[in-house]
Formats: sequence, C-alpha cells, structure tokens
Amino acid sequence: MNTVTFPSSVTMPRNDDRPLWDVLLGVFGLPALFIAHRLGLFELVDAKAPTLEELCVELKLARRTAQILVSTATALDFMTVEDGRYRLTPLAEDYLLPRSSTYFGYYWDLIIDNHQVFSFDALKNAIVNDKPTAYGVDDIYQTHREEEERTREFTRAMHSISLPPAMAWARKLDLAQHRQMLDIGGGSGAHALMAAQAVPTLNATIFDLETVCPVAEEFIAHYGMGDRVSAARGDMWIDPFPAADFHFYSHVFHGWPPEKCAFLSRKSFEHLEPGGRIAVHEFVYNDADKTGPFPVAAMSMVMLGWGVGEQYSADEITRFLSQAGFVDVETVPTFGYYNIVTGRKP
Ligand SMILES: C[S@@+](CC[C@H](N)C(=O)[O-])C[C@H]1O[C@@H](n2cnc3c(N)ncnc32)[C@H](O)[C@@H]1O
Repeated sequence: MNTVTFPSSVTMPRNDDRPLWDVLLGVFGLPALFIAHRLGLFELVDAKAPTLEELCVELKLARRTAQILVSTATALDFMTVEDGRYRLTPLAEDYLLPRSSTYFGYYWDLIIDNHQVFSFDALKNAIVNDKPTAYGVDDIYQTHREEEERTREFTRAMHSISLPPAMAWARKLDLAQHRQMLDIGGGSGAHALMAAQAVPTLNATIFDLETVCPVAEEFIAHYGMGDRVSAARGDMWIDPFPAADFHFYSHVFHGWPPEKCAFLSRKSFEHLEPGGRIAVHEFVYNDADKTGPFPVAAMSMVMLGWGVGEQYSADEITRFLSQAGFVDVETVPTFGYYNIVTGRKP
C-alpha cells in the first residue's frame, strides 16, 4: 500500500477548484455530443421535438442515459427544452444537421473514426517523442497520396469546418483588385469556392495533391462553379505554382514546422507579380509568448496527433511573410477563432 504523501498541516487554497473541474469535465462534453451525433439524436429532435420518453423509445435508451445526453446538449446550448419537448437551437440547426449547408458533422466523424489519435497514451507518446500518431504513420499526406477513401473522408471533414469561415472572410477582405486566386493545399476548395461566389470578378484554382483534386472537382461541380473554379494537381514542395495574383493558405501553415512555412512564404513571393497578395488563414495565438487563448493551444494539441506543425502567433506568421519580402502585413480577425494574416508584394 502507498504511504500518504500529503503534508500533515493543511492550508486553504487561494482559489476554489473550478478551473481544475472545468478542464477535466470539459473533456466529457465531447463524447456526449459525439454519441448523440452517432445515435442520430439531433436529427430526431429536429424531426419530432420529442419528450424524454419519446426519445428513449426512438433511440432505445434507458431514461437515465437519455437524460444525461440531453442535459449535456442543453447545457452546451445545442438544445432547449420547453413544456417537456426538446428542440434544437439555431446553432445546432446550422451545424449539426446533415441537411444544413454548413454541417460540421463530417469533421466530428473524422475525429470519431480516428479517436485513438486522441487517447491519453497516443498524445503522451506524441508529446514525449515529438511524433504524430494519426493513421499510425509520420506523414498523413503520404497516406492520402495512396488511399482514396481516407483522402475523401479527410477532405470532406475539412470542407465541413471550412465552409462557414470561408464565407465570412471572403466578404471581409477587399479582393476587388485581384483576378485569380490560388488556394494552396486547398482541399475541397471551400475557400476558393466561397471567395469566387463572394467576388464575381475573381476566378480560383485549387492546388492540391493528385488524389485530392478529384474530390475538389466533385465539390466544384456540386456548387455549379466549374466555369470559374478549377483544380490543379501538384506538390507544393516541388512543383511550380499556376499563375495567380492572390495566394491563399488555410490550415496549411499549422501542419508544418517554421522552416517549411518560411519556404512557402518565399515561394509565394517569388511566384506573385508586384501587387500580388498572400493570405494565411489560421487560428492564431494572441501574443508572441503564445499564452492563449485556450482554443488555439488546444488546436495545437490536435495538430500534435496529425502532423509535425503547431498553431502560430500572428507575430510569427507576420515574420514569415515579412522576411519573404511582403509588405503592409496585417492581421484581420475574420470568423470565430480564425484570423487572416495578409501582405502585399511591393
Ligand atoms: C488541413 S488541409 C486544409 C484544406 C483546406 N485548405 C481547408 O482549409 O479546408 C491541408 C491540405 O494540404 C494539402 N497538402 C498536403 N501536402 C501537400 C503538398 N505537398 N502539396 C499540395 N497540397 C498538399 C492536403 O492534401 C490538404 O488538402
């Protein structure tokens, strides 16, 4: 038996213990909502505004477990209850129903299907050995070069989270003087598609791996944008970029170490004509010391499992761009936790 190691004289702590509980209990919201998602709870609530009893029958759940799920969903503002009937909030209607154009659920599915990446052991291994664990490989994009099904699931998941911020920034940044966007590592093309929709004078090319482009082409056809948006196959580390006057990177820099981000910044600078613009779209830390906010630090934990990158601060991205030669570099808050760091080639 272990001996007691607590000091024998006790002192009242200076703060109550909520921050400890918050970080611990926050973890449990995730499985509750993932389970609700996989059980079809949100679609059921949308269709029938059920009572707890009806919900138990439909989902074949015990009252106790159903109550735990719906209480978590109401506590987290995804559902309300009135006169005993559960309803979705606008937040859940917009993000948690497959019929919504901004359905987030495909990203949840990616995380659920790869849940071992977020186990304590996997994350501890990733921290201690500085090595990602997703798919059990060092480079997930090598897997995407080889496995169509994983590529499709990943690209669709990225589309799921990228569409709303894409709609937002495309209306915030002044793109009137640009004619051709290059969405580098563009995936589904969510950003290229929404930018082209928002700015009628802008055409766009999605630049991505050979195996990703067919998925992007499906999305281009789906949104009826084939006359203005196309996909170009290539490797951003090796191949020249197609001609463009606006280079855009979303969720790309955070996948790579600083020297690779500096390389991409320089490569963009070399390919753009004077007056061309670069934009880097990421969750950014709010100061050079990377003290927060928490969602950005947590996103770095996510990246730990999936690659060799991390979230950067606006200062760091500004430095990548400035050192490459870009001027007038500024950081623009765009949507939710997202910012764009953008600069111009003089
Ligand atoms: C995290 S996803 C971001 C997708 C998209 N930009 C978005 O924000 O939704 C990173 C993208 O970079 C692409 N990528 C990775 N390595 C690449 C390479 N060497 N050349 C071109 N694209 C690459 C991946 O295929 C993937 O689509």
